[in-house]
Amino acid sequence: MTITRDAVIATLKTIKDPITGDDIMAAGLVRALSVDEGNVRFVFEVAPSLVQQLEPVRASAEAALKAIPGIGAVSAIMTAHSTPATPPDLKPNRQSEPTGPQKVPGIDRIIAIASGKGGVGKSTVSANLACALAAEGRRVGLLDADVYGPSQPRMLGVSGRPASPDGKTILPMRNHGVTMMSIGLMQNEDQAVVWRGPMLMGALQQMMNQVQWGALDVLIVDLPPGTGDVQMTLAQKFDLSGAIVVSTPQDIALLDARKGIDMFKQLRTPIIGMIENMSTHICSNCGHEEHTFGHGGVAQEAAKLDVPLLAELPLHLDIRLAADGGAPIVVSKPDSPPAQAFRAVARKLIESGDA
Ligand SMILES: Nc1ncnc2c1ncn2[C@@H]1O[C@H](COP(=O)(O)OP(=O)(O)OP(=O)(O)O)[C@@H](O)[C@H]1O
Repeated sequence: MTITRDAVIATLKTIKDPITGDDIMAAGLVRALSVDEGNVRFVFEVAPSLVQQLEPVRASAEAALKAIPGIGAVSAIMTAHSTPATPPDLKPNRQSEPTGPQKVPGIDRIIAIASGKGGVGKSTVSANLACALAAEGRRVGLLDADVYGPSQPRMLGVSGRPASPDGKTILPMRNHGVTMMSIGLMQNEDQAVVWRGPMLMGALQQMMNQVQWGALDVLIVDLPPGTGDVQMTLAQKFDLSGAIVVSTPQDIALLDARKGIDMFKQLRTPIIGMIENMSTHICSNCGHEEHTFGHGGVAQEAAKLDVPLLAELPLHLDIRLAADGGAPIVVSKPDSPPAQAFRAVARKLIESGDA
């Protein structure tokens, strides 16, 4: 049985917000709800002073969803936001604040790495592309904005909490020539995330503006899958060079990739291109090549949508082992064909002026 979004919302509506007396949906506590193949994730957004009081409510919402027969993984992340009231500005002729997408000081270009569906290799592509661009001599940053499943600390072999000597800015981490920051480094594993300060979308802005990125030629942003608030905020608030959409060749992944491309087009973010991941399977024993998920689907889709196909990357055990081991294949096996494929994408991006 497929779990519908309506069924999830109906269950969430049975949970009461003790502060307002409304249900948690009506009280606006549930944000960024995503229901994907039975897996449910959302952000439970509360004021900082109510975090402790509302944690049991978050837990009951999670428990109620987990009790739905046939439900997949359920993740309810708590974020704390504060929106201090700004006094009205009565000065006449005040220049209005710029509202369009902004540049981040010191960062020349920003590339979003997106996917319609989870698990298609977006984080693997982001990590390898960042390392490949660094290997080509670019000053590269990697922002892991996958708030639901941050994986860049593991992929880049970075751990520990980033320091904040002045309590205002955050010092990023660095490995393999890449300056990196991840929301995963700000949270304790197995604990509900509590973002002190602004809400989830604010957290993205905080990571862009309060991390001391230094001078970068390009910042790669590893987005959460899908077309949610983080993607929209990034495209609306920041001046992006463009987006790269990663997909596997399966129809279902392509369908979701198309939605992602549509969203970026609507937000006027240029699509730099598509990458087909897990294009073919290469046996690590005998080198035999087979098309596990079909092959060429992304090339066809890219042609249909009139966007460039940047690469077709194989499904190869070494790519996963390298990612799990904290040194992406571009670094750990630089001469291997997959590493060379990533280097070729990096060179293409540099030539086109996107990186
Ligand atoms: N080309 C590949 N060959 C072998 N394994 C791969 C390949 N691409 C990705 N993987 C593995 O597949 C898993 C999912 O990849 P990854 O985390 O990059 O996907 P994602 O799209 O970022 O997922 P999520 O949506 O959960 O963030 C990881 O274990 C990764 O090592």
